[in-house]
Amino acid sequence: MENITLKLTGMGCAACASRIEQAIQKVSGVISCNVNFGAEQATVQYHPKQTDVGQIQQAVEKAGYEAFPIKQFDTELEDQEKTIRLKEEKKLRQKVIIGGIISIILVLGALPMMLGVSIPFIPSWLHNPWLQLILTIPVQFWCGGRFYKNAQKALKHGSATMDTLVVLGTSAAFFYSLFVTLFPQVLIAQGLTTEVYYESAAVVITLILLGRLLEHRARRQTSQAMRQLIGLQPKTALIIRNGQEIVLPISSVAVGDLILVRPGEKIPVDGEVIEGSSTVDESMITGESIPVKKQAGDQVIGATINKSGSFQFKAARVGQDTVLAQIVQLVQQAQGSKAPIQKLADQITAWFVPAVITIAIATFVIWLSIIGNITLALICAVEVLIIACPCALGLATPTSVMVGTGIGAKNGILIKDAQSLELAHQLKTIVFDKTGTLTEGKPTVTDFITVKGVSEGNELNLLRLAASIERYSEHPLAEAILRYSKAQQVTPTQATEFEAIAGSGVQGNVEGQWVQIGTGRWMQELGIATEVLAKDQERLQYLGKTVIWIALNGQIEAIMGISDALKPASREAVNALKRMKLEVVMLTGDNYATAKTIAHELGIERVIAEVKPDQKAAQIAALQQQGKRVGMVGDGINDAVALAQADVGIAIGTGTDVAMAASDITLISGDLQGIVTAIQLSRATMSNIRQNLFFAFIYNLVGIPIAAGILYPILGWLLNPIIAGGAMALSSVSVVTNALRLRNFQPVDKS
Ligand SMILES: Nc1ncnc2c1ncn2[C@@H]1O[C@H](COP(=O)(O)OP(=O)(O)OP(=O)(O)O)[C@@H](O)[C@H]1O
Ligand SMILES: [Cu+]
Ligand SMILES: [Mg+2]
Repeated sequence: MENITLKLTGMGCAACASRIEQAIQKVSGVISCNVNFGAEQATVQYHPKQTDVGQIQQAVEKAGYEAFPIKQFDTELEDQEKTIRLKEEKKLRQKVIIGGIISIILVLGALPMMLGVSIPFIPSWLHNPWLQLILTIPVQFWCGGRFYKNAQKALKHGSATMDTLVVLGTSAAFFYSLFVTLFPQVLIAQGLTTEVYYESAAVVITLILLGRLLEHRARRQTSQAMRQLIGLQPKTALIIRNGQEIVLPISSVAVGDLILVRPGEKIPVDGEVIEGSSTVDESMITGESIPVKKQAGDQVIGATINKSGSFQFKAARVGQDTVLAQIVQLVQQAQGSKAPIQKLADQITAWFVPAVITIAIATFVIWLSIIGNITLALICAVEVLIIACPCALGLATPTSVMVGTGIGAKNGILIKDAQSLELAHQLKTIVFDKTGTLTEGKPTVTDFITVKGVSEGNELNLLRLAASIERYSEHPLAEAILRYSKAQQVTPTQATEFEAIAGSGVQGNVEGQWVQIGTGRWMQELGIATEVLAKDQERLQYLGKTVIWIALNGQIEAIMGISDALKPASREAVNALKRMKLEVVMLTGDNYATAKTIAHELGIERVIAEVKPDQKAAQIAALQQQGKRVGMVGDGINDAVALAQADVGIAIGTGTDVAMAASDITLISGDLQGIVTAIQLSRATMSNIRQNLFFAFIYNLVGIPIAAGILYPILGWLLNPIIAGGAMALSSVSVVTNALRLRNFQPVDKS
């Protein structure tokens, strides 16, 4: 199974998007496909054995559009795409200008007729229908050519889009006027006036094109955050080869290259510092504004800015693999995904156009049969066609999602898809993993208490045996024990029969001795008496320390107290979440007493402790069964399943890759305040989407009846087709503009 993202061109409105979706889905071998109108992208999942990108592209072309695959994070392609967009915009602008000039002349000519008075400075020949006809033709068929082309495409598939509405509306005005121009006697014979509506056709086309132009420009801004991200990548790197400094383009940097970074320069790729030290501003990637100290052995991230010092580092990840490239790729996918709320808009758009055409026909028939005035009936029908435009509806959700995910990335919050962005604001409960999430995850051994008391040789030997086992474990606690034993100058040896029992501990054979290290509960399960050190255990747990038991040949020999400092931001984040009326829960594999102490320090009331890794997900499911939307925050491999189970899984960026892969949102810097920001951002985005949908709906709900002439019998109001066209263009523009307002989102202050 493979995934590909395609850039699409030629879409006029949301109906086009669903048509492309259908076309791609019909290709055999395609598993799923998702077209995003706002981002002009399709994400396709397919079996590479059954089909390929070429076939998918062909399917799109056959449907009347164009598609080309996006190589993620390709700056060249990004430029190419930009030129295509700019060219398209230039063409649009030309048509708007020419259409605009002609429209003004036509309106001037029609003004005396519209107002019913003669205006002295307007020469009467401007009102000549033949002149008006000649002026209108280029607007109708050149400026408006795209509408015909798109409507024709739609017709071929037996469907109708907003272009169909525009074509029907303006053509009706144009051809009616043409008929009047050619055969005025027919109307005169029936006692009707010989008015023409060329100016309506021209103005409406121009206005809709103007709307598209504005929309085009605004949409370019919605992906601005993305382009800024890509633009962060420096173009060159200063590489040391054979003792010589050479400047290379970034694409030629290879893993293992030694790179020199001078003060004030951008770090070109990801790697590890070899020599020198400095502080680095990583805010563009992590959202953390305080510069980070770097010295030999520390990791540096490409695109971050070196401050004062100078250092050399070894490239570890280049090209597509860098953190920045990964972020860009994730955000692009997220921007192209569909929020659940959009389904509503999609469904409406699907039946919208046929419904509008029906209403327009009904309007025409009713007016004609009531007052028998074909002109009036026609105008109303034309207005209905023109004012009812589903594109505002189609733009409402994707534009907000695009802006929202972009803003998230800027704040160090990676949101994987639109669905999580939407769900985050519905969360009722936030479950925190303890170790590495609320705490630093850098535990240190603070106490080492042996049963036999303090006798040097015995103590150190025990430590050596423990370390010999723990060296095979990847658990952070194991690292703590190894660090401690190293500080005591103990050299571990080999162990055999090593086994890790998840959530309980580790065991193995060292020099013929059977060593078991783990929780008190495990010891009890093993039938090992733990009374000897029960008092010490209690005392340590009361201090919030994790207690680990060491047994030799089935006998308790010692315990260790291990403490792990709280992250400075943990308490604030917990408080902020509680202020937002969210329930905060701690979920941990650690002992209950220890967990309780730490929870108390943070102000967390609910603690679920001594949970085995494979039970964490079940705990989340249990909370969900109570009807709550649950967010889970975690960092470890043991959290992965729970992260996936939660409605929104939030991974700490400084944690394991497995956790990040299983999550929906990643906090790049590991700052828990990001959870608060993510929820706030989700709330802001959702209310923005709701505003947009409201704008789009209300406009059609009010506009269509007025256009149909409902107010005419009461107030004598009849919309001018020109106003209908203007209103339609305005609705799309207002939706996109409102979405852009999201860019002003500011995370609420930590205090
Ligand atoms: N390698 C190990 N050495 C010693 N004890 C271990 C080891 N692995 C696990 N344990 C014991 O098992 C307990 C549970 O471990 P687990 O990995 O499930 O959770 P945790 O890391 O303590 O906490 P959290 O669930 O908050 O991340 C630990 O607290 C520890 O007592
Ligand atoms: Cu439209
Ligand atoms: Mg953990």
